Amino acid sequence: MVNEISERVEKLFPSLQKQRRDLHKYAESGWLEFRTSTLVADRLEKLGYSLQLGKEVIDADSRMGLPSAAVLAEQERRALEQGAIARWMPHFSGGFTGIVATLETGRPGPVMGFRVDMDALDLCEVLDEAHRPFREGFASANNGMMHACGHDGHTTIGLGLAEVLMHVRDQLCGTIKLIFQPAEEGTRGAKSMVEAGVVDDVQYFTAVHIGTGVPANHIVCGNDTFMATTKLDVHFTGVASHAGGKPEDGRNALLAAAQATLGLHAIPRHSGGSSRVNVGVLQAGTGRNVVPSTAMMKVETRGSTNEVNDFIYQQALKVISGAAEMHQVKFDIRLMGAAQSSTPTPAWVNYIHRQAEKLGEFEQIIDHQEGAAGSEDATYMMERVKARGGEASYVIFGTDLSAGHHNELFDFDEKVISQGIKTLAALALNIAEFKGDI
Ligand SMILES: O=C(O)C[C@H](NC(=O)Cc1c[nH]c2ccccc12)C(=O)O
Repeated sequence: MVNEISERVEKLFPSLQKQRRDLHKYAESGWLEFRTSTLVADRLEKLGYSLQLGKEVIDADSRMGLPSAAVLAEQERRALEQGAIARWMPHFSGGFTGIVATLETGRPGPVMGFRVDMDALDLCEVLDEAHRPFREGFASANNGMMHACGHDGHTTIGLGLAEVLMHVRDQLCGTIKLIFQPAEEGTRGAKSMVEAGVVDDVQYFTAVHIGTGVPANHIVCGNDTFMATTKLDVHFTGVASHAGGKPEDGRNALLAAAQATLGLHAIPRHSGGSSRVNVGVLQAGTGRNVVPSTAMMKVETRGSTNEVNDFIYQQALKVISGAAEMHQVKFDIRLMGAAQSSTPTPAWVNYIHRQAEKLGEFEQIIDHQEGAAGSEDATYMMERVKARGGEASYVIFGTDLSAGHHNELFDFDEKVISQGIKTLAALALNIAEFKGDI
């Protein structure tokens, strides 16, 4: 059976590669995955899945960091020009770019959920011969949006898995749910799917990521180094005045933001674990000879536990209000995203380990890895599944990278797509072997 799957995936590889490169070229940032989601929905429907789309799987009020209505409308037009399938668009319009595809096998068995994400980063891809996506004609056509974290690979893994599982559906039992999530970057999308109840019936949950520094042909079966995080936009509003004639009439928003930036990076550590602060964007002012009356910052805090992140976040609020007070400007803080820390369940990690072993694809099968981490809002899904008595894990498929994640030269070895599909398909096919033991 595993051999049958492997052969099928190898046969599919050219079309998977084409798929990944198409998604890479038409990279779409969080909540703007209009082209991506219409293509994904169309493909899944053709394969025979029942679909839940848009508002059925996204709780409107739990969305974080949604772009403005004007940006959503403009990006919807852009997507249609780039080949989005118009008949699916009404489901996703307005920033509801999520999909859940279900396969009911008709045979008794558990509900298994697999989650992939679809969004790109707010980053400009390098357009240079030295960068393979440019050289081979699939660099991002969308300025300021780039797949620099591998989610084009994740979406392709999801679609390939859908195809392979449908092919062997007579040998599956229970229910398979494939979850295509928007807006993972900035940890904005998962919570809205959890609040819509998407994982409430899922007993065995697996989320995936490629790369993250894990070497090629290595698999991490239960990543547990997720940093809790809070994302915030801060707007400072002061008073503009003549910088030469009447500087004392001004209230300098730029200085407040600059002061806050330095203060944020000077927040003390916490003995409970490691932490991070980043001011990723700072924009201020209007003209050389005007005391700047506006400033905006995009900030994130992180902590290796929820407690550490909360501490950093509370300190950050004090720093921001202190800086505003110092320069007598007003400020407004908006929550743009959040994620918690989470750990996988050992029995599920163990099952993934054994299935990976049987595949014979990997040089090293690692249960968990130490070290620097990212954040992930799949942790909301993991925690919901665990709270309802289910099993959950987060699997990383290692791959060679041309540059680090979130870098303008990021690219990966597409072979990892096949490995991902084979492993996840094995989890579904062999579920009768899962005994809940450790
Ligand atoms: O916080 C975010 O915006 C999510 C984003 N997530 C990732 O980059 C995923 C990721 C990167 N490295 C790791 C390592 C482990 C899990 C997940 C990741 C990040 O951390 O900036």
